[in-house]
This record gives sequence, structure tokens and C-alpha cells, in this order.
Amino acid sequence: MNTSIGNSSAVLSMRRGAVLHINARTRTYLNSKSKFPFLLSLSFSTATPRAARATASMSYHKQLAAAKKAASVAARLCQKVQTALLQSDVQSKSDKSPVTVADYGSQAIVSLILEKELTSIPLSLVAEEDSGDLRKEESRETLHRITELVNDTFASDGTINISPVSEEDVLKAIDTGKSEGGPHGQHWVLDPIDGTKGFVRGQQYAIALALLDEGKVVLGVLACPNLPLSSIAKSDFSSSEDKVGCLFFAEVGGGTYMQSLDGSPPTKVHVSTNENLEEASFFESYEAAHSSHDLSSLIATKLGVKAPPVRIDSQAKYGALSRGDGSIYLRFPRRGYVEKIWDHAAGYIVVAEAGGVVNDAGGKPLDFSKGRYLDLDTGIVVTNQKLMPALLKAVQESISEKASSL
Ligand SMILES: Nc1ncnc2c1ncn2[C@@H]1O[C@H](COP(=O)(O)O)[C@@H](OP(=O)(O)O)[C@H]1O
Ligand SMILES: [Mg+2]
Ligand SMILES: [Mg+2]
Ligand SMILES: [Mg+2]
Repeated sequence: MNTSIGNSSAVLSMRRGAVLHINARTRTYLNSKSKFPFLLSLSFSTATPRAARATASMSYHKQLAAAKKAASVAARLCQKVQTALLQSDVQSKSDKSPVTVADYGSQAIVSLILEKELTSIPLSLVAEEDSGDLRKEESRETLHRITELVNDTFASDGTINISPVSEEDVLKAIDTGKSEGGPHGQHWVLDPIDGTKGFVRGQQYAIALALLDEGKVVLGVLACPNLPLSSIAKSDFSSSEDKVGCLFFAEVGGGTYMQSLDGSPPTKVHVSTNENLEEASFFESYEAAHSSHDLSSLIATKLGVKAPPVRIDSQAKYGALSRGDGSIYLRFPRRGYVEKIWDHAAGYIVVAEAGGVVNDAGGKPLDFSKGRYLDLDTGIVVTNQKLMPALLKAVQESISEKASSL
């Protein structure tokens, strides 16, 4: 049995390999309570060992406060859009992935807030979206709508002191995200909506923001507007009593914290201490096109994992893992797919600072210093320190078995 958080189906199957979709009650709940399901993540990294040592003692409190504010405000825009998601809000980028006015609006908001709050060094931002399609004649209405959304979101937040922005300001703010990142200096890394497909389906998504300093991730923020505040480990996690909207944040050396998006005091979170694979449960993408469900099923069988996979969109998986909802996150994209740093930077530090380990399938740590892409072996494997050796062994055996059976 697999568990999916979503609102599209009322199917519950007890068979391994099948998916537990949420029921009608859950759907009503999600519709009424998770009006703004976003996950926002932000991370910052550093690159060379010497520079990394130099920055290890640095504090990023000011940047973290700005990141939390930027992600939370962007999440409000996303929530507003998801509530009223219209077919006309869904555009098609050249790679055919869905992109909504909320992706653009979220990116503009994060860029504008970081610029406003952090004036000491010029903003370098590595972000997913760019303004290319928006500058086309046929996008005039869309650009107008995004600008309105950005201004309305700022106007309804008493703590933001940003004057109304023009359409050109919005295009420029989006295009600050064109930085190439790399091993030197500080670069923000933003996925304005991670899990756009989940967002469009009315399910899980995140706003993910991180900071790199000399190639290392030094802080990360994940805003997950539709993630329940209580554990999603159990298949009944989405009871109508659950409150949703989580903000995870982590700073290098400072641990990981979670608070509600509406501002409850933060609590420190830790990954699961589970050492028993039979009792482990694992997360994976909702979309089989993003990660092989067959391979993860083979690995789970080999390890003796009994629980069904929990399938949800976005870096909400890293957030849920950081608070011990499950013990393992497996991601195996199709051959040739190149992972982007904004899909993992914030989630990486949220899990690492909660005591977890994020490796590629070959057992190497992820390297965020190579520019906009991650150069990694086969896939991404996340768990606690105790389980990682056995997990990597099963992953490598399963990959070989699958390859030899082809
Ligand atoms: N074929 C593919 N394989 C792996 N990842 C893919 C993919 N196509 C898109 N993605 C990435 O998977 C992300 C979503 O991950 P998940 O499956 O965990 O929800 C997408 O982020 P966006 O939604 O920000 O575009 C996108 O970057
Ligand atoms: Mg995308
Ligand atoms: Mg993404
Ligand atoms: Mg995205």
C-alpha cells in the first residue's frame, strides 16, 4: 500500500505498489484548510574547504530572518492563487512543465524582499524561473495579473515596506534569478514553487530557499503550506482535525526548527532514530516520471521494509523526514535527467541539521558548488546515520540487479 497526500482520488489499496489516495473527507479538509499549499525553501552554501572553514563560525541570523520572511510572504501569494486556480493561470514552459502565475509571483516576491532586507552585498540568486516567456506579447495579461498579485500580497502584509512595483520591476526581480552560482561567494538558491504539479493538483508543494556560501549550503527555509503540522507517517495523517502549513528552517551548526506558517513558536526537530528497517517507512515522488517507483519497491523489499511508500510532491518530503515522520527518502530519476540545485538545497540542510544524511546513490555527499546543476551518481538517498550503510548497500545491489535484468 502506498500513501499519497492529495485530493484527487478516493482510492485506498492495501497492495504494495498501489497508491492510497486521500478520501473524500480528507479532500474536503484539504480544500477548506490547506487553501495555500506551498512549500517554500531557501538555502545558502559555501564552496572551498578553506572558505567553508572560514564561514563555519559565521552567523547567518540576518539572512535567515530575511529568508523566513520572504518564503512566508511568497507562500501567501501561492495560497491565494491555489485557492482560485483557473485554467488560464497555467502556462506551458518550453520544457512542458506547468508553471503558474504563482511560480513567477513567488520568485518576484522572494527576490524583492531579499533585496530590501539585505542591502550589504549585491543579491546573487539562482532560481528556477526566468522572464523569457512573460516578455512575449501573448503574456501581457499574465504579467499584469502577476504584478497585481505581488502588489496585493505586499499591501496585505503590514510588515512589508515596499512601494507598489511596476510590471518592469516584476520582470527584473524575476531575472535576478539568473545567477550561475558556483564555488565562490554567497548565492541564494530558490525554487519559488517546488512541486508545481502538486500545486496544480491542489496537493503538496513547497517554497524552497537556501543560501550557499563558498559552495556550501549554510541556511535553508522550506515553506510547506499544505503539510499537516502533525506527523504524516500514518495513512490517516490527513484527518480533518489536522492543521496545515509548516515552515522548516535550518542554519549551519544550529539545528532544524519547524513552526506553523501562521507564526507559532518554533520547535526543534530531529530525524527518526529508527534502526529497524522493518519498521522504517519511506518517501518518494508522487510522480513516477520523477523517480522510479519500481526501483524503490525493489529496495524496500530487499530491506524488509513493511510499510507502504508515502508519495508526495516537492521538498515537503525533506521537511517531513527532518521531523521523523518517516526514515527514508528515495529519488531515482530516469537516466540522463540532471538534477537542479534548487530542487534540493533547502531540503538538504533541513535534513542535515536535523541529524540526517543526504547522499547520492553512490554514497557521496551532494555538491552544490558546481553551478545550477548537481553532478551526481544515479539518484538521491536520504536517511539517518544508522540506516545509511544498509540502505546504500541495498540501493547499489538493486540498481545492479535492475540493470542486469534489462
Ligand atoms: N523527469 C524528471 N525527473 C526527475 N525530476 C524531475 C523530472 N521532471 C521534473 N523534475 C523535477 O522534480 C521536481 C518535483 O519533484 P517531486 O517529484 O519531488 O515533487 C520538479 O520541480 P518543480 O515542480 O519546481 O518544477 C522538477 O524540477
Ligand atoms: Mg518547474
Ligand atoms: Mg522544483
Ligand atoms: Mg519550481
